[in-house]
Amino acid sequence: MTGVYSLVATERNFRKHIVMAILALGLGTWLQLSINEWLWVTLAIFVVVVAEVLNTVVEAIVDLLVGHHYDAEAKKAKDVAAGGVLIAAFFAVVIGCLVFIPELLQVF
Ligand SMILES: Nc1ncnc2c1ncn2[C@@H]1O[C@H](COP(=O)(O)OP(=O)(O)OP(=O)(O)O)[C@@H](O)[C@H]1O
Repeated sequence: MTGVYSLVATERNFRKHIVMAILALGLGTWLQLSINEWLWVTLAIFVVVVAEVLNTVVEAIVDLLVGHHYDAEAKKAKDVAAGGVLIAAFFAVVIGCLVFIPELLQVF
């Protein structure tokens, strides 16, 4: 639980993703998504959360190892971890569009 608190307290991007997840859950509830649609939406949320967790772990370990010294391998590790979050976020956007756009078109 301390780790989750640390993520929320220190990672601004993680907080942004949590807000997006809460909005998606609220919209999904309002649109009364099917169980299949909920599976995809919750998968997308968890993929982003896991990517954020891994990114934070990599940042912490790299900082522990090299501190504030410039290091090409440290840069690579942090950039790849951040790239993982970007890929996960892209996956979530694709799922969000595929699930929510058809549902919203039926409402409006
Ligand atoms: N020790 C280092 N050596 C070389 N480049 C580094 C080092 N530390 C960070 N960087 C580069 O600076 C960028 C930003 O690093 P930083 O540790 O501030 O993470 P961040 O991406 O700002 O994470 P967050 O905003 O989630 O805290 C990294 O993506 C990396 O390219």
